[in-house]
Amino acid sequence: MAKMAGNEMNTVSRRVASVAQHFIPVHLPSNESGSLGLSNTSNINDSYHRVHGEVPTHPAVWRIARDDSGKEYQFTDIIYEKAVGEGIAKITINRPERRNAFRPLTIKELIVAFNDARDDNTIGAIIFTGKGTQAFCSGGDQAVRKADGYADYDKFGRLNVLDLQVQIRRLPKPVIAMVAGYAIGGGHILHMVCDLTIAADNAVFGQTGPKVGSFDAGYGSSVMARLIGPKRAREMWFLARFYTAPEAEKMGLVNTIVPLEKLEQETVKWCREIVRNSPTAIRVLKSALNAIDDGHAGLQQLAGDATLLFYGSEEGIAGKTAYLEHRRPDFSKFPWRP
Ligand SMILES: CC(C)(COP(=O)(O)OP(=O)(O)OC[C@H]1O[C@@H](n2cnc3c(N)ncnc32)[C@H](O)[C@@H]1OP(=O)(O)O)[C@@H](O)C(=O)NCCC(=O)NCCSC(=O)c1cc(O)c2ccccc2c1O
Repeated sequence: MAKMAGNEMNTVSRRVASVAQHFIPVHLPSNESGSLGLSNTSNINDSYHRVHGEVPTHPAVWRIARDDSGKEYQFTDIIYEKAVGEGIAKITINRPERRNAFRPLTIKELIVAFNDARDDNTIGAIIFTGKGTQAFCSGGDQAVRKADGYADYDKFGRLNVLDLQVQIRRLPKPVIAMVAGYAIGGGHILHMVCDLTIAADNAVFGQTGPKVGSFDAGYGSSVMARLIGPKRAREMWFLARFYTAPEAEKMGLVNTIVPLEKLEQETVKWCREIVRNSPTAIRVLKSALNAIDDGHAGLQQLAGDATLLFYGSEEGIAGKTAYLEHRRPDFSKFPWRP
C-alpha cells in the first residue's frame, strides 16, 4: 500500500527533479570507498559500473512519517522519518540523555514504526539509529527494570525488545544500523539483528549483562556466535569488555567505519545503492540468509516468499481461477521442469 497522496507525490516528483539537478558523481579516495574498498565505483571503469552509475551522496531530505490517515506520527521516545522522494525510512531512538536506553514504551513505538515501514511499499531500506553522537543505544533502561522485566506504562514488566528483534529479523527489507557512540547491552543486540551496520569512528560495542545481572540467551547469543564465531562470542559475553569500531570491524560486527561527520551520508548512500536493486531479489535473499539460523520460522519465511511468487504465476492463477469457476483445474500446459 503506497502511503503518499497525489499532491504529496507531485511534491516528491519535484523534489526528485531538483535533487537530480544536484547529482554529482563522487570520486572518493579508495580508503573512503566503503567496505572492502568496492562500494565506490569511481576507480572501476567496466561496463557493469557504466550501466549502473555512481550513487549520489547529497543529503537526504527527511520528513516526519505520516500514518494511514495522513497525520504525522507523534511519538514520545522515537523519531520516525522518511526521505523525500527516496525509498528510505529512518527510525531514531530519541532518549540521548539516557544514552538512548530503551524502556517498554520505546519498544512499543519502535514496533509501530517498523510495521509502518514494512507496510509502505515505497520504502526499500530502513535506517535504525540513536539520537545524537554519543550512543546508538545503551540497552534496557535499568531505572525501570523490575523483578518481572522492564515496566513503565504498565504495572507488569516485559522484555518486549525480544519482539522487536524478531520483527527486524523477519522484516522483508534491509534494516541498516547506523551507529555513533555506544552500542551496548540490549543496544548491541539490536545492531546485531540488523542486516548491516555502518559505524562511526567513535562507535563502541559491547555486552554488559554479566556485570549488571542480565543476559540475552536468545538472538543475543546465537546471532552473535554466527557473526563473530563461538570463541569471540564467549569472550564478548564472559568478559563483558568494550570494543572500538576497528576491533568490531575486524570481528565481523560492522560492515564499514566512517568518520562521524560522514556517518549519515555514507549510510544513506548504502541505502540508495540497495533501493536501486530488485525488491524481490533483496527480499528472498534476506530470508534465505536467515533461514538456517531461524529454523522452522526461517524456513517458513523463505517458503512464504516462494508462495508469494507462485501466486503471480500463470500456473498459480490457473488453479485459483478453476476453483472460483467450480471446474477441475487444467495444469497440462505447465511443464514438470527438469
Ligand atoms: C553506555 C555507557 C557506557 C555510557 O557511558 P557514559 O559515561 O558516556 O554515560 P553515563 O554512564 O554517564 O550515562 C549518561 C546517563 O544515561 C544513563 N544511562 C545510560 N545507560 C543507561 C541504561 N541502560 N539504563 C538507564 N540509564 C542509563 C546514565 O545513568 C546517566 O544518567 P545520569 O542521570 O546518571 O546522568 C554507560 O551509560 C553504561 O554502561 N550504561 C549501561 C549499559 C547497560 O548495562 N545496559 C543494560 C544491559 S541489559 C539489557 O540491555 C537488556 C535489555 C533487555 O530488554 C533484555 C531482554 C531480554 C534479555 C536480556 C535483556 C538485556 O540484557
